[in-house]
Amino acid sequence: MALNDKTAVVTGAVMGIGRAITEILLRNGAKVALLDVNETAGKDLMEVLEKQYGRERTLFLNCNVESEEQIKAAFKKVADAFGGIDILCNNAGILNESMWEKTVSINLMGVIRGTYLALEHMSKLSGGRGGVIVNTASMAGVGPLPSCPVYTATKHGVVGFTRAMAVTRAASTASGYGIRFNALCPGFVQTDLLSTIPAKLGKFCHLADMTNQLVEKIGTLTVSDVAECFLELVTDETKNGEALLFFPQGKQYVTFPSLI
Ligand SMILES: NC(=O)c1ccc[n+]([C@@H]2O[C@H](COP(=O)([O-])OP(=O)(O)OC[C@H]3O[C@@H](n4cnc5c(N)ncnc54)[C@H](O)[C@@H]3O)[C@@H](O)[C@H]2O)c1
Ligand SMILES: CCCCC[C@H](O)/C=C/C=C\C=C\C=C\[C@@H](O)[C@@H](O)CCCC(=O)O
Repeated sequence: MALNDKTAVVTGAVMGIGRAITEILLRNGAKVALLDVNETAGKDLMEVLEKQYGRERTLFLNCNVESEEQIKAAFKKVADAFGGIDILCNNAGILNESMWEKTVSINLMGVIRGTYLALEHMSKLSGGRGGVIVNTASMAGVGPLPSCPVYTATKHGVVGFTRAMAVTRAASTASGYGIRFNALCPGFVQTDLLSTIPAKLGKFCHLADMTNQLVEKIGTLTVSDVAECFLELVTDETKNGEALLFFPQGKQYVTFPSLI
């Protein structure tokens, strides 16, 4: 998929991984709608992006992925402004084992909500152009992180949901959305989410040292590393139903057991 003049929506777009994904999309010619709850950072980033890429290719919308109403309104504004949606990155996420319901609401329910609402704009069955949806999961979506079981559950859920949607797309022409679905599974990445971890482990804070040792052992990625892997899942049209696992030592497409 060439990105020139394609329209992308990125949630959690103004910091960390989402910002890097936003910038690689813009560098490759796409128009990008940035959805985030952090309005201050969003407006500051928009000043930078508008200078670099022009006002006609960027749009910031204050949007909480926990709200069906806000996502629905945001997607309509994007479609009205840019003429449709071709790419969605459900990236917004938090880690907070003390606020585990909120973690589920954002990390898993937000991905499901965004995906279902995007189908209304992207699916060829409803007049859309098709496209690709990439969901930001985590290495913790493949291997459990003992210090954050709920976060781990949300990311396993994102991987499972993404693969199921991909099979649905492939399995029945009735759901011929014309959309590919892939999961991004990075290891530890140098962002605010990672740097605030010890305070976010809740009842598992006694496992902070073990987690830090794991970070030391596996190492950390930059947000640019993640954005490059995201781009691969978007542009390689053979990729559907994939979970791309990557860490400083390399990357691999996860092979899941075939149950039939
Ligand atoms: N940092 C890591 O080590 C790592 C590794 C693998 C996966 N991830 C995942 O990558 C994604 C981005 O994480 P990050 O490390 O860049 O974090 P970050 O905290 O740097 O950025 C997260 C962004 O999401 C936004 N956000 C939070 N809640 C939101 C909501 N309800 N609605 C809309 N926007 C919201 C924040 O304002 C922020 O801009 C998350 O899904 C995270 O689970 C992170
Ligand atoms: C507490 C840090 C949270 C960061 C969340 C973010 O999503 C990053 C996750 C990155 C890596 C997750 C790794 C999970 C590994 C598990 O499979 C673990 O059980 C592997 C143990 C490996 C070992 O001890 O040798």
